[in-house]
Amino acid sequence: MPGPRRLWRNGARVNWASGLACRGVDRCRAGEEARRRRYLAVDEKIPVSPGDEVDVVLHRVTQEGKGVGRISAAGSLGQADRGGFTLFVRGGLPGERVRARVTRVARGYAEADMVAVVEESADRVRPLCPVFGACGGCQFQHGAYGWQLSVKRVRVGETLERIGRFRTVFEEGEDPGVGETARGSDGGPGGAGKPEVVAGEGHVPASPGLDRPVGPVIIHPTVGMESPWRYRNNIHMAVKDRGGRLVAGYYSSGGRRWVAAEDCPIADERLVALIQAGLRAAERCGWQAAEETAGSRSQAELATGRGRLYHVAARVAPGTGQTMLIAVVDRERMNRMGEFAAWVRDAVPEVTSVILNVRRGRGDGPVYGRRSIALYGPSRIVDRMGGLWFEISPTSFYQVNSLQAERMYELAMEAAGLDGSQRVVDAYCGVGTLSLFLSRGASQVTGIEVATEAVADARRNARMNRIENARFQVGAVEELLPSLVADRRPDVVTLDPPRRGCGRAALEALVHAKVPRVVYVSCDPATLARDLRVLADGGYQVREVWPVDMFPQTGHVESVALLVRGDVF
Ligand SMILES: C[S@@+](CC[C@H](N)C(=O)[O-])C[C@H]1O[C@@H](n2cnc3c(N)ncnc32)[C@H](O)[C@@H]1O
Repeated sequence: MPGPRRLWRNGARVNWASGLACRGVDRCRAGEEARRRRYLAVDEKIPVSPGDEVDVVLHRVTQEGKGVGRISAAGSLGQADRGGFTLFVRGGLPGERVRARVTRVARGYAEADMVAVVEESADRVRPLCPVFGACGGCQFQHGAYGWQLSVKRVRVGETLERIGRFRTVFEEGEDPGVGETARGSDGGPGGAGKPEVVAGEGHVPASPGLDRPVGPVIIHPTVGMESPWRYRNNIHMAVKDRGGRLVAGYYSSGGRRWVAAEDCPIADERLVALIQAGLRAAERCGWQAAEETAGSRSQAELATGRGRLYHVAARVAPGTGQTMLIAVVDRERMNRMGEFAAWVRDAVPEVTSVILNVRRGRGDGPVYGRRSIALYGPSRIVDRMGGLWFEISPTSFYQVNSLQAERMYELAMEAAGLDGSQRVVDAYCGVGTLSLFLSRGASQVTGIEVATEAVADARRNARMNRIENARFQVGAVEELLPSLVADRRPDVVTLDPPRRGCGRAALEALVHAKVPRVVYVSCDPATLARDLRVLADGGYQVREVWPVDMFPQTGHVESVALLVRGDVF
């Protein structure tokens, strides 16, 4: 994005908004401040400035875990949802009255840090993690688990209403148009009977020109976990050098700050032990933290060939107990790399494989490089889920919460209504996990996936499970699906796209072919709402949505949606 325009005239900087030359830094700052004030004051009178302390009652929470309240003038409380200036308070919960210090003022809203909770919500709990709030991984550890489930259900319903213009109901037979307050009281164990609406789907605009709401769509209770901790089967942490020791950590939300973390209470304990073993082994090998030395290494250092470590990552296959440690490094030949694997095994004898993953820049992802070398053990570990075997390579996509993934796949299978006779297309199939679940109830499954390596994994997984009625095609869904459904219409199509949702061509292909049943698995309620509305306008009835809590303690929510056509028999 281009930055603000700065012009110079006669040696003085020009305030581009007013067109006046500012002589001297102070005058220029004053000009900028005036411009900022004018800009901010277009819609609202700004009642606060950075540094102000205000009391505010919170009535919503964002996906990022910020409580949302309204203030009408500095220090005074605004009426919830009735005008006023919006204040986002980090760590605040709906229903709480808090004292907050304003940190930033922007157009139409301000952000604030919590100073004190004046009146505490019954849903507030003590976070388990010592770096909660600083680390960007979790957003909801300060809310009871029942409350988290309730918030996620409400978020899915509200987003379908706001972006897709659907009419939603929370139970079968419930009156359409049930109010916000009733929704807030839904929430299972922690529900406190107040509005708890989650804002923050701004990346997807409301569907244009849709005055006619469609529905009702049933929003089921969020499918939660019995024990919502230690569920992650894979973590990766960035490595830094701290006083001669290698330390692993996560980044804050937005990635601006790195936060050291010795434990991660949402990760399987085996992963935490492996990460620590990897760090100690790397220290003994003389490896350096990549970010500490980037761009500043002498020729002598380069000649030592000791190598640099970017990340340590670990994976576990909960169904078999197999584990993998991955060291993400800057070269294929690291100093003492055979000993690295041996030292990891000394510390964690049950480790199944130790992998070197090499980052070189070109073609690399944000964490992993393209090349992986097994230093010890096999290059893939094997998991067992839902009675099926799956191979997991160091970098392949595999749902991070195995227990919930299995429940979600079972839900999708049920929604697909399979009786052994149907032909199914599984679009965005990844390594074929859902495809192989579906194959047990279908006559044939065709998976479509754009990543060549994932399709190779999917084919291998099918062979390993002796599944012969699943085949896989490499390519973009928007390109392959139209001809696939036009040539011979399948009975069911499942969609499991990335966050950005489905390509328009894929949705239009379903509409044109009148595929009788569609099951949409989504990790983003906003793009789900947008895509469901396209399908609803094309003749589909969006019947039910099941939110699934794949990521407890965070603001994320997955959903499974069932769509059917009334005009196809
Ligand atoms: C959310 S993952 C779903 C994976 C799989 N269903 C599972 O549960 O393991 C989305 C998958 O879609 C793939 N993908 C992204 N864009 C695609 C496109 N345009 N066409 C086909 N596949 C795509 C990604 O590579 C990724 O494997």
